[in-house]
Amino acid sequence: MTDLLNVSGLSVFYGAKAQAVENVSFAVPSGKVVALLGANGAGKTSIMKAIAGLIPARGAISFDGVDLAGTPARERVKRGIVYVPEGREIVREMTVRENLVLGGYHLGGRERKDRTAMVLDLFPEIANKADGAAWRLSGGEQQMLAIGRGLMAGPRLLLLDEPSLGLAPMLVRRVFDRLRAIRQETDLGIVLVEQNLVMSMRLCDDLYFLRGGMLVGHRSAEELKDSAARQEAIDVYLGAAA
Ligand SMILES: Nc1ncnc2c1ncn2[C@@H]1O[C@H](COP(=O)(O)OP(=O)(O)OP(=O)(O)O)[C@@H](O)[C@H]1O
Repeated sequence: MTDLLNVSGLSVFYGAKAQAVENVSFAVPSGKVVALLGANGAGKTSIMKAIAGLIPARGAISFDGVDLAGTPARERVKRGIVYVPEGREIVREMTVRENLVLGGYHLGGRERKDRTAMVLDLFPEIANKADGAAWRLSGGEQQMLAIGRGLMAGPRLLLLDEPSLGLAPMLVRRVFDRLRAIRQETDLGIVLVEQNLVMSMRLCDDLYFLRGGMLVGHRSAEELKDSAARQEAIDVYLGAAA
């Protein structure tokens, strides 16, 4: 079966000398969740942006068996590749509902309405604040709004950049619970960037470890259920970052 996403020999440079990602390869089968884990500066965000078409990269990225070389970011969104950036980037002055509508800007009126209802159904925490300003939401609720806005585009592949960033552990659990519900209800593929191994394991099928722009290891979530294997992965691949 063709993977939903296939990344092969990906390299990212910022300028001639600064290489952020070196020869990274991994795949996301349809309906699976893959985590990219690593410390600050390991190259995780650069990989996500390259997949989304937001920065230039070398190597091959194919989506549904089709090479994405030369495909602009906007076209990638239309095909179903949706990036939810680190730091949420919601429009604070707009209402929750208006923020959602932004994510479905390319949809017809009826579909936009249906999708908005679907997202609000999925995130009851923000549903009863739908007509209030987004800045009034808590950090966790803002993260739900950012993910909800991504879902408005009707993604087939969701690129989620550190959804746990800056959130208290209880809020992280709530966000991840919702993500688990989404994955149970759809065949959406997800690439999740995280620093938190234990939280990632609750959602992911496969975990890839990055250091200094390179992939240094891979484990399935199944393998990491064993606590000794989990500790070994933390010691060998993540160190203090876990
Ligand atoms: N716009 C940029 N210009 C120059 N260098 C950059 C730029 N963005 C990232 N880098 C560098 O590329 C490397 C990888 O950064 P990247 O943001 O991809 O890492 P990350 O694993 O996502 O880190 P974090 O967890 O801190 O977000 C780092 O050395 C970083 O300093």
